[in-house]
Amino acid sequence: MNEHKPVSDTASVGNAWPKDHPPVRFGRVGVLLVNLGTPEATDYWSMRRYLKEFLSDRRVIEVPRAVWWPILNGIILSTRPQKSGEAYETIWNKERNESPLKTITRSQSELLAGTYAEEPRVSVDWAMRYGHPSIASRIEALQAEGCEKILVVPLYPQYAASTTATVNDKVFEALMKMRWQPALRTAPPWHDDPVYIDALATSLERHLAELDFTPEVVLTSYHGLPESYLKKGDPYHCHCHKTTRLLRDRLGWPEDRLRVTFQSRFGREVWLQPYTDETVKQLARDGVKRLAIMTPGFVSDCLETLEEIAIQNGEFFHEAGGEQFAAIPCLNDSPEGMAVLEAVVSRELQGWV
Ligand SMILES: C=CC1=C(C)c2cc3[nH]c(cc4nc(cc5[nH]c(cc1n2)c(C)c5CCC(=O)O)C(CCC(=O)O)=C4C)c(C)c3C=C
Ligand SMILES: [Fe+2]
Ligand SMILES: [Fe+2]
Repeated sequence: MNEHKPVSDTASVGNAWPKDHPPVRFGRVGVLLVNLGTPEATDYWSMRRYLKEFLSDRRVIEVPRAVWWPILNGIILSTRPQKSGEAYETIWNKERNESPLKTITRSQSELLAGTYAEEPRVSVDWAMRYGHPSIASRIEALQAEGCEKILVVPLYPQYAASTTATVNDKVFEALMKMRWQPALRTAPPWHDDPVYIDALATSLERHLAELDFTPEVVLTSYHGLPESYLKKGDPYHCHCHKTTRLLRDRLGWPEDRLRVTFQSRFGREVWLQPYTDETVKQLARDGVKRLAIMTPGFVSDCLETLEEIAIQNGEFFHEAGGEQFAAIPCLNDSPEGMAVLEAVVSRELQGWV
C-alpha cells in the first residue's frame, strides 16, 4: 500500500511513502488568491472554451437551463468568441502571451509571497475560477507542499454571488473529492476596509496629480449585475455604494464629483443602473469637458477596464463633445494595492500563523 499522498505527518502514515519521495514540510498554511479567469488565447476556440465555462455557471447566469442552453449554445457561442477575441487582442500582453489579468494576478501572488519570506510556514499561490490554473490544481499543489490549512481569497472587494460565492463553491467542490481535506477559511469582502479606502484615495490622488487636467467629474465604475440579483438579496449594489461613499468622505469631495455607475452589461435584462456608457455620453452632452473613470471593484486591470473603459468609453466621451478623458489604473500590484491584499490576508491568518 504505497498509495499515500504526502498530505499529512509522517507519524500517521508510517513508512508507507516511496523511499524517493521528496521531503514534505508539514503544518504549513496556504494562501490562495483566486481571480475570475481569462482565455488562454484570443482565437475563436480558446475564447469559446472560456466563455462556455464562464457562462455555464449558474451563479453567473440564473436563467433556467431549459431557456439558457439553446441561447448560449445556439447564439452566444457562435458570435461572441469572435467579438470578444478581437477586444482581448487590443489589450493582450504580447510579451508573455497572456491576458493582463493573469500577468497582474501572478505578480500580486509573488509580491505577497515576498512579504511572507520571513514566515517559512506560509505558501502563497494563485488560481482562476474559469480557465487556468484551476482552483483544484492549486489546492492539490498547496496540499502536496504540506499545507494543512488554506485561506482562500476571492479577489473581489465587493461581494456578489456571481463572483465571491462561485469561487467558494468551486473550492468546496474540489474539497468534496478529497479524503483528507485541509482546514479552510474564505476571506470576506473588503469593500469598507479603511486600508482599501485609503489605497483608492492615495492611488486616485497620485494619478490625478500626473494628469495635465483636473476632471470635473470622476466616475467610480463597477462591473454590472442583473438588477434581479439585487432584488433577490445580493449585497453587491450596497457594497459598491458604500465603497464610493467612504472614498468620497476620505477625499472630502461633494456628491456630484464622485459618482457610482455600472458597466459591462450583457444580454437584454435590466442591469444595475446608472450605466457607465450612458452616463459618460450624457455628461459630455451636458457640457462636462474633463472626465476620469476609476474602477474600484477590479483588483487587477483586465478587459473590462483596459478596453471597455479606457478605449470604448474614452471614445464615447470624445464623440459626445468631451475634451479630456483619463482611465485611472486599478490598484494592481502597486504598493497601495499590495497593502490592501496584505491587510486582508494577515487579518484572516490570525490564529493560524
Ligand atoms: C453575463 C453575465 C455576467 C455577470 C453577472 C458578470 C459579473 C461580474 N463579472 C466581474 C468581473 C469580470 N468580468 C469579466 C469579463 C466578463 N464578464 C462577463 C459576463 C458577466 N460578468 C463576460 C461574458 C466576460 C468576458 C468578456 C466578454 O466577452 O465580454 C472580467 C475580465 C476578465 C479578463 O480576462 O480580463 C472581469 C474581471 C464582476 C466583478 C462581476 C460581478 C460583480
Ligand atoms: Fe463579468
Ligand atoms: Fe465588457
